Amino acid sequence: MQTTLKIGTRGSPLALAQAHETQARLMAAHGLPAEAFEVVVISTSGDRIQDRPLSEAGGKGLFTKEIEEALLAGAIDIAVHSSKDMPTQLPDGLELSAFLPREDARDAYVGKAAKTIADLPRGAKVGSSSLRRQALIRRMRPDLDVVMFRGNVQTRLRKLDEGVAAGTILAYAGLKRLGLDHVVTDLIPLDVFPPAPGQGAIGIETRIGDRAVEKMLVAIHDVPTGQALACERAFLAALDGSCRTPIAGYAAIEGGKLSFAGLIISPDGTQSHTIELQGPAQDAARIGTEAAGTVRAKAGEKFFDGWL
Ligand SMILES: NCc1[nH]cc(CCC(=O)O)c1CC(=O)O
Repeated sequence: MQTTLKIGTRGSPLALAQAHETQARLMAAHGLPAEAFEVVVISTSGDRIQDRPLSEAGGKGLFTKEIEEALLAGAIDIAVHSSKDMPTQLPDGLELSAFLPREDARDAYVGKAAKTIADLPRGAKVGSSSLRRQALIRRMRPDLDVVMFRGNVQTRLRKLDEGVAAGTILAYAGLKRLGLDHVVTDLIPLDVFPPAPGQGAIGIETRIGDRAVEKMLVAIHDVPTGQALACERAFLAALDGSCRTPIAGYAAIEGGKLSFAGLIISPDGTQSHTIELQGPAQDAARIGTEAAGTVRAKAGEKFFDGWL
C-alpha cells in the first residue's frame, strides 16, 4: 500500500488554497492521484489571537508554532506556508527546502469610492495592520488616517464593505490565489510599495535530512524563487533586531542575475533608507547580507531602536 504524504497547513482560505496548489503540483510532477496526499489542517495561536496587533503578541512565529511542532513530531511530512510569514530563525531540525514559482509580489489597493491611494480625500481612513504598509501609506499621504485591520483576507474585505475604512492594502498574490483579484482597484508599483521579504512565494518546510520528502520536492521546487528568497531572507535576518522597524526587500532574478532592492522605514513614514545591489543569482544570500550591512551603516544603529 502506498503511504500518504501529509501536508500541514493553517485553516484560513488562503492557507488552504496554498496547500492545495502544492498538492496539485506534486500530483502533476509525480503522476500521483489525490489520495496519495492528505491535507492536515492545524490551528495556530496566530489564528486565535484577534484582539491585539500580532507584533505585540509575539510576532511572526505565532502562525507557525503548532504546525512546526506537528512536523517535528511526525504528524505531518511537509508544512506549506506563505514565506512572508516565516521567521528567519526556524526551530532546530527544520528548514524551508522548496519554494513554488513566485506569484506577483506587488501590493494591491482595494478602494471603495477612490480607486487609488492618491485619489483619497484628505483624512480618509485606510485599514492595515502591517507596520510596513502603514509606514508606506504615511510616507505617501501623511494626511490619511491609518486604522488597524486584522483578520484574514475575507474579513478585511468585509470590513471595507461595512464602511470601516475607505480602502485597504493586500498582497495581490493572496487575492489571486483566492480568485478575488477582481476586487483590486490599483496595483501599486514595486518601488512605491516595496513588498515584504518573501511576499508572493509559497515555501515548504521539512525536517532536515528527510531524504524521501526532499526527493519528492525537488520536482516542484522553483530555483529562481529559491534564490530570490535566499537573498530577501538573508537581508531580513541581518536586520531583524527589532520587529518594530518596517523592512521591505525584493529580489528579481533574470538570466542568472539577481537585482535586489531593500528599504527600511520609520513607522511614521518620515525617514527611510534604501539599498540596491546586483550580482550573480548563486550569491543570493551573500547579496542580501551585504545589502543589510550597507543599509544599516547608512541608517545608523539608532534607526533600529528609536520607534518603541
Ligand atoms: N500576513 C498575512 C499574509 N501572508 C501572506 C499573504 C499574502 C500571500 C503572499 O504574500 O504570499 C497575506 C495576506 C496579505 O498580506 O494580504
